[in-house]
Amino acid sequence: MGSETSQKLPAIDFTNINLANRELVKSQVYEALVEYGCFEATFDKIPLDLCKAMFGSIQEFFDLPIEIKTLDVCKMNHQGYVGQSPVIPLFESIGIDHANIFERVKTITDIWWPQGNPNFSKTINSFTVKLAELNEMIRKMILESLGVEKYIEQHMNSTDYLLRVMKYKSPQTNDKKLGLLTHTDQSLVTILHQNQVGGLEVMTKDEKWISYRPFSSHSFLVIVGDSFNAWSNGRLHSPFHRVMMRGSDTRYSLGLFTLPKKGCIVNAPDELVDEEHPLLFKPFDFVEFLNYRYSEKGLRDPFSLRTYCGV
Ligand SMILES: O=C(O)CCC(=O)C(=O)O
Ligand SMILES: [Fe+2]
Repeated sequence: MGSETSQKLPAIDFTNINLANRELVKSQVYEALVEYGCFEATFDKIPLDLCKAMFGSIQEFFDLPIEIKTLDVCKMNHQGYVGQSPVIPLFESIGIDHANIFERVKTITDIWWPQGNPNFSKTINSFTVKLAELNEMIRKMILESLGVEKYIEQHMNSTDYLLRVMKYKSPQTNDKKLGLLTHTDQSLVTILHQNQVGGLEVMTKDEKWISYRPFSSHSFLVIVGDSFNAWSNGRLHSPFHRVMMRGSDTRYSLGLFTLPKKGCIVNAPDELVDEEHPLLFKPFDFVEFLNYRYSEKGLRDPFSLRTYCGV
């Protein structure tokens, strides 16, 4: 599957949302997520020096000795350290659960740097808190577009944030090498941010790969995950994406994953199920779904959501 296309992902400007233009932006968000399952947001509420500090902090983490990086710190299942894999040898990643909560980030930071690294915890947390504001704005717009704004508060209260930071070594060749396997995210929404090294590719509904390069340092890529695909009863598309690396530059990226809280059941609201839109996925426990997704069978299954709970 997947030839290449010169098409571009939709781009939406969040730099000046006000009462006069909010409805327009909201319709752009909904259309993009139905058609592509993603869009590039220009969002300037995160100062560039904080973005720069963030990439410095990410680099600082990956420069730690391997025995520190592999310590079991992440409280969320299946979100710990990944690296040194023969299948994706360029890739390394770590999850920081609840990165929007300062005390939690500090606890993790103190494990990685027992002598303390206040700069690291402050940077990670401030960046996450600001990016979470964009996330909430977008989720509100989505629920309004779906006509189910009565669930906004419940939706906001039933999720946790996971920050994953990623490093892709350069392959030192101009031939494309696999950075990260084709997958859909399991999240509700993921917001990605990266340095200027390209490599991310997103698949269109008609199975063509769009190469993504951020327009500016204020660019964030918003992607729908399996959980929102299920919650919206299939209205929002959850696109396949992957990373292909070439050249001699290291790629750093981060993803803010909005995940259903432990114990939460992902269930499309009644308002989104009718004769024209029959229920596509049985209600599921998010943690149980992850257990399947990361099982031997699930890891080889590109359609794990459908296999796990498709009707
Ligand atoms: O590094 C990227 O840009 C993509 C990462 C990704 O898709 C993921 O972590 O799920
Ligand atoms: Fe992803």
